[in-house]
Amino acid sequence: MPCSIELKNVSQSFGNIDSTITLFENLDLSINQGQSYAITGPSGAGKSSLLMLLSGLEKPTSGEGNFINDNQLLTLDNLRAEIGFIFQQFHLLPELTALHNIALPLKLRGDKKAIKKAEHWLEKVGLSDRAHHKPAQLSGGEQQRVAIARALVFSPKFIFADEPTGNLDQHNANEISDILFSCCQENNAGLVIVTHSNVLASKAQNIYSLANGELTKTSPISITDQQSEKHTAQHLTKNLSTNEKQVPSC
Ligand SMILES: Nc1ncnc2c1ncn2[C@@H]1O[C@H](COP(=O)(O)OP(=O)(O)OP(=O)(O)O)[C@@H](O)[C@H]1O
Repeated sequence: MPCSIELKNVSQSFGNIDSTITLFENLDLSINQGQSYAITGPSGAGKSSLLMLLSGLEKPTSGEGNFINDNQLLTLDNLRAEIGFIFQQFHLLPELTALHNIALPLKLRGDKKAIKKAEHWLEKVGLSDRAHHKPAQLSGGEQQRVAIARALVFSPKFIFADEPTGNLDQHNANEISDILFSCCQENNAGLVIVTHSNVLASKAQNIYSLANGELTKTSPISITDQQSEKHTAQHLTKNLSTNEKQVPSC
């Protein structure tokens, strides 16, 4: 049975006696396993902070966060073993090869088939021929493929991605987002993406905007916006090399 995460009446503030920033107050949000979500909004609105609350890695100033699994209401601390993260900066371990970066979450769980499963995931993200390369020997797009495989290799129920294509040119961004969405769908993982990209956000089944402390569900971004964003990105990246591999079907 699919599980879910819910935030109820949640507020988040940072600061001390002298100054306090309140990002949002009394916010409600539910995330279901198997569905995809995008959170957009201006810089500093609190998107990454909201992702931290959803994942249970940070606690709200007030309000409630629940993980509902098999009709049981649990605290978000119980999510730890069920989540994978993907970051803009990839955050791979530099001294490990692509294969060993992917195998690491399984090894930490004591899985004896860690390497076999990691090889399978390298193939899924189209990088079998880069198994023994270290992150510094991989392109940005290739590093993000490794990060996606590492996040999904232990079949987590939810994936949280903070600007997963923010460091990539438009060509690679499209490939990586296609891999990310198809891998999450195939693994029935809930996917929550924080992004400034309307093109990326429009691929999610549920799109939210966080601005001025308000979280609003929005309709898919209009084609006109996407075309103008694509045009700008193409203009900015037309001289960049695009010699990445074809998108594998996950
Ligand atoms: N642990 C923290 N302590 C103090 N302030 C924090 C902390 N985490 C975030 N903030 C502040 O909260 C605000 C929102 O940060 P956050 O990273 O969540 O925004 P964002 O919408 O993801 O921004 P961007 O799109 O630029 O990444 C910022 O002003 C940030 O400095």
